[in-house]
Amino acid sequence: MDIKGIPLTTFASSFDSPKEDLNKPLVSYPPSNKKSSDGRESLEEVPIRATDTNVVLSLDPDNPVDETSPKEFHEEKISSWIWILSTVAGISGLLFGYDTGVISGALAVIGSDLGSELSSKQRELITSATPFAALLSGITSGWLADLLGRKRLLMYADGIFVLGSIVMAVARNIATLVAGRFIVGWGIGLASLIVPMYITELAPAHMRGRLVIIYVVFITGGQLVAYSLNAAFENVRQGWRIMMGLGALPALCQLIPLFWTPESPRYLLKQNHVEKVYKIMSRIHPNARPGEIAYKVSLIQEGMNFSSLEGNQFQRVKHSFNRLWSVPSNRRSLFIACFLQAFQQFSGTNAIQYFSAILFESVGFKNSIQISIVVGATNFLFTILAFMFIDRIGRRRILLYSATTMIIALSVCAVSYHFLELKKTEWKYVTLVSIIAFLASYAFGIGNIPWQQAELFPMEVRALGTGFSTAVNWSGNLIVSATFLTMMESITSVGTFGLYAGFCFVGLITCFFTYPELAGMSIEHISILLEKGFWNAVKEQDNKSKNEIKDTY
Ligand SMILES: O[C@H]1[C@H](O)[C@@H](O)[C@H](O)[C@@H](O)[C@H]1O
Repeated sequence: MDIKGIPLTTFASSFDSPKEDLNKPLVSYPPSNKKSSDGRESLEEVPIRATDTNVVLSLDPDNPVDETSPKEFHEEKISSWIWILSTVAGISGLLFGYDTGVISGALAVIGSDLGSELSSKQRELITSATPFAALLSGITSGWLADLLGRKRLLMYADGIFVLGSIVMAVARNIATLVAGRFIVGWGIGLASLIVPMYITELAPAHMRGRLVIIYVVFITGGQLVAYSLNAAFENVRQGWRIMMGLGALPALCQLIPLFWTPESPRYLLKQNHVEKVYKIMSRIHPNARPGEIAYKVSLIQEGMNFSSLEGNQFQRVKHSFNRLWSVPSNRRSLFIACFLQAFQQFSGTNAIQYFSAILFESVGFKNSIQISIVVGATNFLFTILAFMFIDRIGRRRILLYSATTMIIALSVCAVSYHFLELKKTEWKYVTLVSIIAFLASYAFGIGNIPWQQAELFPMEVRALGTGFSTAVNWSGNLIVSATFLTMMESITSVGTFGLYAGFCFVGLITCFFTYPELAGMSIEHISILLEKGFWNAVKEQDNKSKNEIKDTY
């Protein structure tokens, strides 16, 4: 059974498709130019079923039937366009990383430029305005991604970034600086919701992991740039204005190419813009024959639930909300997405990153700013390593291995603090090495995997679900960075790092029992897998060989 030589077993073996599904039309071909009354393109042309054999198709209107049926699925060449699109979208990560990393350096040089020296409360307010706004925009903007589309919302986020950066750079008082930080945070929250979703919806299954990590490479790259600028501007008066204003640059660099960037194919399909999807897919797969493109579109279409399109916008959001909570597989997706984000943040990573200079100074290092650059560089380099290996090793395995190393590193760090308290100063090197080891394993696993969140959700609840998990990320960020210094005082450094090790242990166990391997699976199949329950899904995937898991889209 195949469509134009495309072995359907490639698709069918990867999940147990019920028999009746094979009789459902998978795709309509050729895509029609006909518009329905609401302006949408019609889907009513020739329906192709998975049970149809020897279907031969062509995109050429003068030659509707391509007689040269390929013997096998031959076109796996993917054009570099997909890398360009993911990179353009990923630039938002630079703003995320830059704006969260630059604040500690900026606060150190602001002095009395805003009227008087900043109190600790004011510093806290300026710092937390960004993650707080990101949290609010994550919770409230999921439905906007469905209303306006992924690309349009990303363009708005860029406008917000530019505005926020200008407000911060020209601020004359604390309230204006806080307002600027809030505006930028709103943009960061929006982008952290949309970018991973946009890339996920665009990517072929076997390279989705890598393409989404591009975003995290930009985040950690932005943080590294920020830490380096913090060092460079350490003694420059009013230099903080340049540091804050520079954030507008990447936003502008992203905004321009976005005009030529297509909307996400899955979003377009949801809007019934089938012809546009064919064009995008043909550009991503330059060697694919029309029948193969039709097949790929069918794979995506088959798993999408169009029922959510009915009603007005309010009803659709309400419908998505109900489906998110009432459908067991959606609840499982939401649990995994939120728990992974919480695991990431409660590992204590940002406490270590944001306060690394203070941390290293307190254990006796003089060159603490340079050491914080090493910390940033470790995070960046190991994210690149994850980029290279994620689709080969798989998310689950990477996560289980790296979480184990994180627990060991944090425990060693806690022990080193114990000896430092006993005035054994040479243990500071153990502290340094353990923190670097922690960040390396963090960046390789939990630092990037939660951002694969969009793949967990079916289309009808994706925007809403990822909105919630993004909000969990930012609430965790806020809680951890706001409590770190207090915890170091109240429960000591040993207690603080011991507690983070404990959180990671809980994360590891939860991961073991609930997070199945998803590498190479089509996002439409992931929710089908999760219908079986956490542990059944984990076992089913573990029992499959890597090749069996592979889907084309
Ligand atoms: O994935 C990113 C990355 O790991 C960053 O280094 C961290 O600061 C963020 O909070 C996290 O979401």
